[in-house]
Amino acid sequence: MRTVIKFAGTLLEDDSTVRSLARQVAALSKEGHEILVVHGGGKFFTATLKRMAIESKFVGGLRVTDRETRDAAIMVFAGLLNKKLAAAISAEGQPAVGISAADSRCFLAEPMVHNDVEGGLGYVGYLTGLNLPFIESLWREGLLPVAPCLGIASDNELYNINADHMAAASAEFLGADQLIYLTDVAGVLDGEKVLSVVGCQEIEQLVKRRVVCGGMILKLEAAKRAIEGGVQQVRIVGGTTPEALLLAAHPDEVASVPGTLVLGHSHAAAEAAFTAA
Ligand SMILES: Nc1ncnc2c1ncn2[C@@H]1O[C@H](COP(=O)(O)OP(=O)(O)O)[C@@H](O)[C@H]1O
Ligand SMILES: CC(=O)N[C@@H](CCC(=O)OP(=O)(O)O)C(=O)O
Repeated sequence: MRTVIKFAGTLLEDDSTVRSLARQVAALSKEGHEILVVHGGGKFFTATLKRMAIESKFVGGLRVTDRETRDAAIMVFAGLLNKKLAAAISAEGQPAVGISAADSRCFLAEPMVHNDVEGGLGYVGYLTGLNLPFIESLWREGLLPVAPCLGIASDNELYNINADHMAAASAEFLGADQLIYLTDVAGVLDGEKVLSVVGCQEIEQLVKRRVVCGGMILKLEAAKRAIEGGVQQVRIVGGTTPEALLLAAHPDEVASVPGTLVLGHSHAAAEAAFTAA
């Protein structure tokens, strides 16, 4: 099973959560999953920029990234957070290697054009490809790649990529069977209730009805993209829910899977028919 696991940056801020999730990642890897971990770090990055007296500005959920901000993004994402996560997984017995777009050009990007923003978004990109032979060679050697949300473009510059989009595109380009978003909430919420299933065709309505807002909009859009790109199973799961990752990765073996399963159009129709029957 080929699996992309996206870590929300907020989960990396609590050491016991990092240890617990690293243990679960290592266990899945030992079972034979070919895993790519993709991580963000947006909240921690905002706090770091504040300490550097750099103000954060977002347009449509994306951080406007000038050169100074981009350089800081490399330090925070590919430096501190990436090393922390790779070290935690390695400590659980699964050797992990932190790789960024700069290493072997393993994540390719192009600049994102945003006509509504004067001067554009700067060094913000979207993933256009990855170095599959390089990643497969790591798996063959028993190594687990851990990648921050950065890509390298044809101008040889590193670009800041929204981590949810990066995970979805990576899952598509790897031909992954499953994509698991580990986030800081229990799943997609409707008020207090976790929605166990969301169909792609429902996403627009959920946004219109303001059931989802903020970062969850980008996450659901990214999930939809992954499904349209051929990823069979996409789940949004609370990273602090006990054993959430192991349960989400074995949906057929457990009575109740935590979080939200995002389904493609035809799947959702089938599910609705099944529920109605
Ligand atoms: N309906 C919703 N269900 C869950 N989270 C929601 C919803 N609407 C908005 N959110 C917000 O989306 C956030 C998750 O998105 P984001 O911050 O981008 O996640 P991550 O940290 O996983 O990248 C939640 O912390 C919550 O504040
Ligand atoms: C372009 C853009 O907005 N990049 C994001 C990348 C980090 C991210 O997405 O982190 P989380 O997954 O923790 O939210 C940013 O700079 O905040």
